[in-house]
Amino acid sequence: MLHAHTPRILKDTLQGSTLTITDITADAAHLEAFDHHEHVWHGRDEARELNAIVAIHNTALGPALGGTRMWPHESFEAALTDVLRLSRGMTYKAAVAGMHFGGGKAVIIGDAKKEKTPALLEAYAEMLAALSGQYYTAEDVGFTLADADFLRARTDNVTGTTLGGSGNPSSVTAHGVFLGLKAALRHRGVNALEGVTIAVQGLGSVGWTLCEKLYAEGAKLFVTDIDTARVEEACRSFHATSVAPGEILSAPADVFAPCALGGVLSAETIPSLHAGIVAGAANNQLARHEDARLLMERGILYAPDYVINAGGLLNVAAELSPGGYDRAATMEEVARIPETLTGIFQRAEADRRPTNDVAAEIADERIAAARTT
Ligand SMILES: NC(=O)c1ccc[n+]([C@@H]2O[C@H](COP(=O)([O-])OP(=O)(O)OC[C@H]3O[C@@H](n4cnc5c(N)ncnc54)[C@H](O)[C@@H]3O)[C@@H](O)[C@H]2O)c1
Repeated sequence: MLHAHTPRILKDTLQGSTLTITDITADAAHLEAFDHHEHVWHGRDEARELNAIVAIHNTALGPALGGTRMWPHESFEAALTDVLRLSRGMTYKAAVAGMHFGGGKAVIIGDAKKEKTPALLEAYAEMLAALSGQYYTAEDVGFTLADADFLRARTDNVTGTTLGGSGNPSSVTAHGVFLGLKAALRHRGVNALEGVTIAVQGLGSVGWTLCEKLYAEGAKLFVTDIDTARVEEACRSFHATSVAPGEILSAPADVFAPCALGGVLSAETIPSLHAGIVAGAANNQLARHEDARLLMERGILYAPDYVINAGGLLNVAAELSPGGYDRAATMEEVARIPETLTGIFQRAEADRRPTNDVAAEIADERIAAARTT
């Protein structure tokens, strides 16, 4: 039951506004996804139709950084679970990538195509400004470069903008996933993409660019999306084979690249997975952390999502560095994703443990070290 506790409202920062920001940390604590979040804030503005949650998981390594997702969650609790899982993932992503940022994430509940208005974004900019210093945001599903620029013109706590120079991080994320996917293949003794079959789920900003790169190096693609026009275009552009959304896991591919939403790998779906490697961009690919063991037991190599998809985070974080955004330096950091993944694959194999256990251990070690210094 949410709102069972007396809420703490940030009144002082919101004079003259219709926005209310409530501390719902204690209310969220009963959820399995909570995992010691430092703060969870609920922003509500009925006049401007904003219903947003900002989750700040851990700031031991630095201020929380993570994108804003706009999605029509079926309930407030579903949105809360989503943002908590995403926020925790950002802590781990930043830590494994060796960054001086913590984990946070935001969701705006609503249909980005129909309900995202300038008034809603104004209210959200006020919310970010009120949380100043705790949380920096950027793009995510349903939240575009234009939205980030809109916010950046009103508050400093936004990155991944044209104004700061790094722009939309999706192409950098896709590049990191591409390099990581090839590292997973190399780990399995496959040194070229020519003739390798890859099932790509989701042909959005990241999935599409990933397809371009894979196709350019000779991979054969199976593609799916709930947007059929996108699928048709991919079939034309990449000579890809179209697969129904519900059948992408069982497509006869060597690699499964999830690039849509999270939770696609679960105890129910893993038995039907055909591929021997999972390497894709989506956040929270596993329904539960423990599901990675099911992949391991089936001999499937899993590239932990927050390790392989760290390119976008590295790119937006660079905008906040003291010297400003430096693309060449960022791409050098992204080029280290394969090395990080290979280290995780080797340690997991040597210890007979799931790859995501090893990745989490690396993150936990870095966070613990930061706490003691
Ligand atoms: N954009 C980035 O830089 C970045 C960085 C890290 C992680 N990610 C993650 O990667 C994933 C993709 O991000 P994006 O920026 O490309 O998002 P996007 O919104 O541009 O694309 C997502 C695509 O998935 C499709 N989709 C949704 N549900 C589907 C389903 N059930 N089956 C098939 N397709 C479906 C959508 O129609 C859309 O085309 C997300 O999980 C995101 O959190 C993105």
